[in-house]
Amino acid sequence: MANVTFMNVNKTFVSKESTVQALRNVNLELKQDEFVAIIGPSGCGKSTMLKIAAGLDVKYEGSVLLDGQPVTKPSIEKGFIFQEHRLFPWLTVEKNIAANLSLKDPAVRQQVNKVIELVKLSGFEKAFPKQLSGGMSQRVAIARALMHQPQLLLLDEPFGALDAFTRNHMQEALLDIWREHRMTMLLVTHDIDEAIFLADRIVVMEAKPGTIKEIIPIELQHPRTRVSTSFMDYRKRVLYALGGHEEMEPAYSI
Ligand SMILES: Nc1ncnc2c1ncn2[C@@H]1O[C@H](COP(=O)(O)OP(=O)(O)OP(=O)(O)O)[C@@H](O)[C@H]1O
Repeated sequence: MANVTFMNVNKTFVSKESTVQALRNVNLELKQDEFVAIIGPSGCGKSTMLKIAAGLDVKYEGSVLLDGQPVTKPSIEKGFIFQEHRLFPWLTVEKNIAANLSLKDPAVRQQVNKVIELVKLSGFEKAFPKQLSGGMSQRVAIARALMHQPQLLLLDEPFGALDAFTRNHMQEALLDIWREHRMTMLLVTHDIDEAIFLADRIVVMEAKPGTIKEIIPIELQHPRTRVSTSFMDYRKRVLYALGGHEEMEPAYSI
């Protein structure tokens, strides 16, 4: 189980040149096995929230709890997936996934095989990252995060660098994994359709300072169809929450 709570979180970056309030009064509770997407303009504090939840940033006011315990450092029950896959180019797929564990250990070997199968990369165990497409590399990154059976998966624009076709496939793959191996998901995305396709709730943020503007529950059954009327209604609703059509950045246009 993984229940995540942000309570009155405030985060300010202070430098000689400027003071930026990255997060102001952020309150959010992720229920066990819930899929929550965060969307909002550049600089509204999305990545900062993820880093705090991961335990990568502990300099903030307020509290962040994982199953009631303060998050104080990164740990294997919190998987993190970045926009770029961050694989080691000199290691094979299986060694990237095993990381510092030995593949000679039968339990490690078994778990590596399991997560490779989960991300549908069987047959590519011995391949090197340069032999993989962008989507396949990101699948390896997901497998690496799943290796330790995390209760919480934090995803920072994981499919942002992929073409639209591959991105749709990856969203479906992620959904399959989430539905089969329930875990709590916190996804940062700029893609409204991705948020609606995947999430139970969408947290819409605004910048300067970074605050939660609205939380939109997505009450659509899976599998969701991107062209359904109800999907399009949600798209309008999220666009509206983000600030209306006129002011949208190109990434938000439909
Ligand atoms: N290490 C840092 N030092 C100073 N300011 C920072 C630092 N990291 C983030 N910020 C500032 O904090 C604010 C929130 O940053 P954050 O990266 O969380 O935004 P974001 O919503 O993820 O943006 P994007 O969509 O562009 O990735 C921004 O104004 C950013 O410039």
